[in-house]
Amino acid sequence: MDILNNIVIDKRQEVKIKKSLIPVKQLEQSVLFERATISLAKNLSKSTTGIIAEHKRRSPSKEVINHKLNVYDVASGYEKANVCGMSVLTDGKYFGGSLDDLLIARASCNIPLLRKEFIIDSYQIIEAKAHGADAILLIAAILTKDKIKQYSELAKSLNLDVLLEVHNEEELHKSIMPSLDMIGVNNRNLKTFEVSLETSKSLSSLIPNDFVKVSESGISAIDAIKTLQPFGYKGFLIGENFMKTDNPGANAKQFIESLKL
Ligand SMILES: O=C(O)c1ccccc1NCC(=O)[C@H](O)[C@H](O)COP(=O)(O)O
Repeated sequence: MDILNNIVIDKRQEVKIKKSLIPVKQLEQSVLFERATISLAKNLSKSTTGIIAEHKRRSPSKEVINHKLNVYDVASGYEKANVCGMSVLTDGKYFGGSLDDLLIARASCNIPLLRKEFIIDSYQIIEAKAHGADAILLIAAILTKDKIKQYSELAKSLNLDVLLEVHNEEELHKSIMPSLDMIGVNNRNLKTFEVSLETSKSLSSLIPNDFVKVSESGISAIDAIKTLQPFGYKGFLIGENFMKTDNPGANAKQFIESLKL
């Protein structure tokens, strides 16, 4: 059984427990539920650099990335670096993240926040809004077309942007619908963890121009971005390359400045 299957099995259990402890009505009463969101898709469209910087302590493909940092410093550093948005991993078991990380990031910066999560239930979308997210991730590999439609429409009704992630042509074809804002191509095969920028290159022409194109994972060099920009990519999601350093914000700043040259 591959890692995605295991993550989804655990996630179903986790969501079931959370729903029994914190009802949707309680989430809807959060102060943040009424907050006006900031569009990540719009920020990316008008940017010449398009960096979405991630907070990532560890992952199934890399056991230890960085456990020493606090979210406040990372988020405020990313904001100072002028990133277009920040991705916050909220999964605990596989990535060492939490919804508290999202809350702290929200309190630390005023840039769009993407809740990076394995969404398999509408409850998690309400949760994202209640904890200060501006955008959610939907992963085509773990959702049916009907679920993608249902969850993206719910997100849009809450003024959250939707980033739909694909890894191959089949996932892309089943997912294209008007309720998405951004289509992300994950360069990492989530079954084998192999990373190849060729995935972004080969799928780019199949993504309609109505969506902001985002390339995700395995990006660590300016050259990679310069190579992907002519394929229409406006967003670049970078995790490990920034998070493996002592100061991800300073690293992101230097990266963005070099990209502008
Ligand atoms: O990163 C993993 O190992 C991973 C494994 C299984 C599912 C998802 C996974 N990562 C989530 C992501 O999409 C990445 O954190 C994100 O694209 C940034 O990637 P990177 O720049 O390579 O850290």
